[in-house]
Amino acid sequence: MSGYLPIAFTTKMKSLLGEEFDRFMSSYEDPRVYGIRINRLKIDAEDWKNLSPMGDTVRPIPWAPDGYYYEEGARPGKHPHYHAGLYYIQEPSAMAPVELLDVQPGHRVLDLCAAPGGKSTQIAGKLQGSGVLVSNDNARERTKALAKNIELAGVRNAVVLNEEPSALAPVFRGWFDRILVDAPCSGEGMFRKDESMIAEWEKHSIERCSAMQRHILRDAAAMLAPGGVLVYSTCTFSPEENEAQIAELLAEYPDFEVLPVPHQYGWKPGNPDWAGEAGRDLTGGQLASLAGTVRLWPHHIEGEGHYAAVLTRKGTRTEDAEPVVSETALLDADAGKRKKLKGNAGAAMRAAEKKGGRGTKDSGKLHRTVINGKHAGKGQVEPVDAAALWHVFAERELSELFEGTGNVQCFGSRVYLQPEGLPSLDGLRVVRAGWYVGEAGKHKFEPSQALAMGLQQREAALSLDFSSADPNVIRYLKGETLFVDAGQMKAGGDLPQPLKGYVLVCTDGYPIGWGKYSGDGMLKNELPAGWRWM
Ligand SMILES: C[S@@+](CC[C@H](N)C(=O)[O-])C[C@H]1O[C@@H](n2cnc3c(N)ncnc32)[C@H](O)[C@@H]1O
Repeated sequence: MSGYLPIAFTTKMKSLLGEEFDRFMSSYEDPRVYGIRINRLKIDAEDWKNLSPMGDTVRPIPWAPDGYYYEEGARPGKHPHYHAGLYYIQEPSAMAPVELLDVQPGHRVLDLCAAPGGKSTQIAGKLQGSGVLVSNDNARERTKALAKNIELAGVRNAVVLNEEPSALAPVFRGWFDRILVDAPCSGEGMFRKDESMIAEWEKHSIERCSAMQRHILRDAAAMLAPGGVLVYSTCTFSPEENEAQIAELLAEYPDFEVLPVPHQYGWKPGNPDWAGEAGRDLTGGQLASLAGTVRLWPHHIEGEGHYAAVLTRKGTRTEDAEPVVSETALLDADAGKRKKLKGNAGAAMRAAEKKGGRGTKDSGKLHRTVINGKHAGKGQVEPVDAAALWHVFAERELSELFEGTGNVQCFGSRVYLQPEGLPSLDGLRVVRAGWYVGEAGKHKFEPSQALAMGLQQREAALSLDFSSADPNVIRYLKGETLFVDAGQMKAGGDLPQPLKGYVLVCTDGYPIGWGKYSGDGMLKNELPAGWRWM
């Protein structure tokens, strides 16, 4: 395929790579490699290997503990485990930046250019449900795939935004412990994987991408807490989009410095000679530090290629950015204050509490967001009703083992559990305000697919589990009604009587969606159209 590469590209690569150029070019004739990353929110990599028919055929990706190369033709997207969110299909070198980000449970993490969500789901796996993930992308259409991938992975502690970084910077100034800028780029590392990128390269000039990256990086820098870590990455080779971007940032922000990346797995150092004009404004030490950034070249590793720089902002976090509570009314979740809830909502919640149920089990605060504008349409139930109906649903259909964390946030009839401690998101374009658990109708609550995917089987009051080899799984994933024997039903506690209501449908013990059992053997399929097997 090297014959199809633009001459301007090969000429430039020759001048950059010198004697390595021939090896670089021959990598375009090598077979493509394919990667999957096991979703540790759901399953441990070893357990997945034991469970999966692919388990014996995969090879570890050296830099990603949950990453594996799989063989061409394995078609992991066509297996029920994919629909259970047990793994994400991801290009192997694209797994490197999050490994470098050093995410720990409890961190506040921003993935600024996140769609379609490969790295966001990787970050979520590292957070293990503790802390906050803010996933943002400025392309509205792309945030749909981002939200879906986050939901498929069963992430409970993410919000998804659709904003320009400049709109986020004033809200989250100095707030994040970790920031990933996986920047839009000219995509030179994608030419082998996706030949359409070659035409794109000719349209998206390197200058235009560099200008975008410069702006995005400045806003990202403003949002990093002192002592925090920012990883900048691209899947392109051009120095203007890599070393030169970091050189400019260092020149402009003396409180940022490069944290050197160890050169292992065939990773090569960044090149200080490629710092461009900004290199002249750097001290000798700063310039040399660019060698601590890293290049994944396709002729040195099994992967398409990437660049990554790990930066820290000097200092330690002294004070937390206080959440701005403006249009958000906070209601303490103690029983006395909840009695103030009016009408059906209060009655429903008090009823739930009387039964010793979930209403009383909520931790933290119940946030009642004052909703206006496009979210709260005419004729929709009051937000507070939606919250109460969620509590009633959780009481009936989830088991005692369910531990919903976060604040209940209602946008019209839609209910979210939002990670705690976030600043107000008022005025931002919010795609998901947290874990979307469902939607309230006039008298009942419809659980979401995102709720199903974020649960464990034992957290549902009623569930069904089919082996992934059972034809019922594909039937279910195709949207068909199933006929089931009541004896197959499993309960998170005592089997509810009568045996009816929402059933969490699972394969090999991992949820794939909801069904509704009416007691006569028929399981109505609740899988949304956009989630079905194609
Ligand atoms: C390389 S892709 C991100 C891939 C993603 N991190 C993943 O692992 O799945 C770059 C993304 O940046 C987004 N983008 C472009 N300009 C942006 C901007 N100004 N602010 C935020 N995102 C932007 C694009 O829509 C695109 O989805």
